Amino acid sequence: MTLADSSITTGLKTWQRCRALAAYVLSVSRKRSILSVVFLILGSFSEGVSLLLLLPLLQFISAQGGGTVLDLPTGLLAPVLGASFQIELWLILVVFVAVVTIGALFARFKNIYMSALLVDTVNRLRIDLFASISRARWSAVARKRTADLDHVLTGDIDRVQTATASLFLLIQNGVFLCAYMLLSLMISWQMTAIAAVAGALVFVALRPIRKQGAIFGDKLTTERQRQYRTISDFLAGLKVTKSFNAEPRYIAELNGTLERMRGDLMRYTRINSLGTTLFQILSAVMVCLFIYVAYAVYAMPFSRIIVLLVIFMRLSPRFTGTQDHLQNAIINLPAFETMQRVKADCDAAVEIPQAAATPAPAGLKHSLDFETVSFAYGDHLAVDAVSFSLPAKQITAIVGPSGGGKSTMADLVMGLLMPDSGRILIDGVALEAAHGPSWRTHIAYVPQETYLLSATVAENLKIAAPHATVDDMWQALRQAQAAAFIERLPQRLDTPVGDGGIKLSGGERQRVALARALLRQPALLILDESTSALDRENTQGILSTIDALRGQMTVLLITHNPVVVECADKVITVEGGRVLSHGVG
Ligand SMILES: Nc1ncnc2c1ncn2[C@@H]1O[C@H](COP(=O)(O)OP(=O)(O)OP(=O)(O)O)[C@@H](O)[C@H]1O
Repeated sequence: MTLADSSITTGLKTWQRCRALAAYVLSVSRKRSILSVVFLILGSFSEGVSLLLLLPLLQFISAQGGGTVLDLPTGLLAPVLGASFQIELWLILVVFVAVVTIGALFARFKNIYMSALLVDTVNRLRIDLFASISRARWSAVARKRTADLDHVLTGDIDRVQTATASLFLLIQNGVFLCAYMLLSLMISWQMTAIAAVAGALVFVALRPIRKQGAIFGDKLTTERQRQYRTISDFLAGLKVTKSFNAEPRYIAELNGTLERMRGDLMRYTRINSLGTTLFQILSAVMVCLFIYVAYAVYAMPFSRIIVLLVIFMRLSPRFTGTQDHLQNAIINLPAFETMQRVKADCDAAVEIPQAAATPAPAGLKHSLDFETVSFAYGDHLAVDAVSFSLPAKQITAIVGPSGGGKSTMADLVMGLLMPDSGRILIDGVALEAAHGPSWRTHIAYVPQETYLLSATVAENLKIAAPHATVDDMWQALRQAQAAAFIERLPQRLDTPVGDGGIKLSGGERQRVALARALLRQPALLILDESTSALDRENTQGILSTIDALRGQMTVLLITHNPVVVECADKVITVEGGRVLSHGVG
């Protein structure tokens, strides 16, 4: 499966999804997971014991009022405390407060550990995926829609957080159920067995509803992805959309997605709420039956019936909660599967990490040579058995009509794409995938579409050279003919450039991007149509800067502009992915 279709869910079973998420949580912090469960168990049992203490309390009160004395707890305690032991009210109350206090403390520790575990899990997921995307080969990531990656890193993570929290609550309910069942066993095994069988029947009866939850969860994944794509396309092209009055198309598209989601949600809610309604009615019937059987069949003492009822009344919301938490987990678990799949795809396409990469030749001293290099995007051959040479410290221009393969050749030079056949030699050494990251430390690239961060001028420059001084930045800005307009900005280097550099003109953005590349002092400078937004005067200024770079670094110009071509030492003309001619500039 490619990265492009990785968002499609593979339809793992719910329990497999639960297991995968549980394993991931454990891998985040085994110690915290174990401590959470230990405190959860201790807390649940403390709560149970505090309930059990109702028995001696009722026994005491009923004895005071001339009622029947229950023998179960005192019978249990007799071997430890002696037959003459008498329960007194103050003792019961003190023990009750002590048990409740201990239980509350356990619950507090459990809450702290579980919250930390939840936050750590979600943070780890996000950072792991982020790192995987950043390590993946450009050719693999470029095939993936940005909106989908954005969705996975934001919307899907929120759903995974909900699923994880629901799983925690499920475990919590499971432990409570076990603790309470144990307690009720101590009071009456027959009644406990009846309640357990009835509960199991109700749980099984609700299975079709849980199945609907899984279907709804998968639909939700697809529809939310559609919604993100529409919103992302709309925002990315807002200006163009407005200029064509195309807003209604996006509104209709978004509305369609939202209507489908609403329809799915309403269908699901109807089924789910039917389950809850049935459950409540069944619970009431069961309580009545329970009282009847306890009283009429087993002739159970009043105090025991009361304690059992209290236990089952407290169990009842836990039981409904179990169904709700399970539903919540089922609906949101597909997001975890989607995330894991995107991560797996990125990891499969991993580019060798910079530190571990084979060092590429240091810089470029003699020449960079293409030897019958071919590259295809799928079936489309974009570069066809091309051979040429970029002499070191000279200026080479690649020219040719649109779609001729120029930018693809630049990507091949940078090692962002690897040839399907042929070789690229740097000073005679073949460029390999493992060289990519270290080779790019010698390169600065200025793309066709200027990319500026929503940050200050200085922050934008420092992406290329984090340790650059203020003097270095001004020097690069002067070289790129950008110093004069930066001087006029209200906070000079510290002026924010707006979203994507919107506060600067197209030409100003290009010059900041060029300054950023020069700041890096690269061995190879690649300028892909980097003067297209400049007027004649600024183009001339930049050309004189490029001219001055001759002998200092290798420059590769990709251009249509005949004025730019004039400053090149060598001109390579390409068309249809082939080299038509090599000329001298
Ligand atoms: N990511 C891609 N996936 C599929 N085909 C692509 C991709 N990028 C480019 N192409 C195709 O490869 C061919 C070469 O594209 P390339 O961008 O290298 O041309 P170019 O000479 O730089 O064009 P321009 O001057 O218009 O920027 C074109 O036919 C283009 O449609």
